[in-house]
Amino acid sequence: MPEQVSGTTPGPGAGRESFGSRLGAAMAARGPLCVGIDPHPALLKAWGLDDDAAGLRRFSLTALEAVASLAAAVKPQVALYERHGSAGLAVLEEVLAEARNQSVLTVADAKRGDIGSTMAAYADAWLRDGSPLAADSVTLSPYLGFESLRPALDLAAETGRGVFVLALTSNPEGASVQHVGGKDSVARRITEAAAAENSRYAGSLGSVGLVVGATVGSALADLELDLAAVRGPILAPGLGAQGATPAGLRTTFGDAYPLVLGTSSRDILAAGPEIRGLREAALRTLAGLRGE
Ligand SMILES: O=c1ccn([C@@H]2O[C@H](COP(=O)(O)O)[C@@H](O)[C@H]2O)c(=O)[nH]1
Repeated sequence: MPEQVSGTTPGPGAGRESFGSRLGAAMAARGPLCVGIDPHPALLKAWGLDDDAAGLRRFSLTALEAVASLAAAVKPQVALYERHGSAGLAVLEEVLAEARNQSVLTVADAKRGDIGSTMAAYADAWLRDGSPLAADSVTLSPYLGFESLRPALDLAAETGRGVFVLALTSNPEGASVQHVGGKDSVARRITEAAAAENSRYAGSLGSVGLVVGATVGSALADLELDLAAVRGPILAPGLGAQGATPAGLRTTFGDAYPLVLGTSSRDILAAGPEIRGLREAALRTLAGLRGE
């Protein structure tokens, strides 16, 4: 029987439950796992599916069915839907709607960021009530300046949704930008801006999260970043296929570990297409994240 997460679909008007509060409840009830839905061409082939919209649909809905009751969130990778054009985006709309039906929170991994006027349109697409692509949260790139994300930060607060801002990404190239400045690094500026933004949220978890790769090793200590002070969820991709382990995450994040939502895509999806195999792979990762 799936464990219900209260308020997965935000209600109308002010006073609705915040994303941070809903995600905190989901992590407490189910554990700190986010399963990525990344329909790579190679995975579609391995599942015996065609690299077209029908294959994409079958893949995504199967992965969702397998993990919806055990993950705190699912994270569809938007690029892998976009590569199928409008038919792919129609599948993504269906996946987001089905996740709502199955009471699992969604992170649309779209990594959006632009000048404010265009940012308002991105915010509308991913965070506005009634938008066909509305998700519970979306990933954002702060490369145009944290404040350029304002339309998304404000709309998320208004609609009970959330954002995850890239701070320290899991790829090795990220350091060439994010570590610049040493103790006053680019990453520090982003984490401090996120912390300030979370002061508008009551409760233990704000709705402005960060993306910090599970693979960042000693970077948090080297850059003297205090992620616990951010009071927002930390989406940590890089488990499995990129080499990070659930046990290693505790060392990497230290005091901030209770805020961490570990995310894994290919490592779990490679166990498909059978629901049972997918569930077992997700449960193995979850057990590791729980320290079992
Ligand atoms: O720093 C980042 C930000 C996002 N990602 C995304 O997460 C998944 C990881 O997939 P795996 O198969 O588990 O490696 C993918 O969608 C990335 O675009 C990231 O890896 N690192």
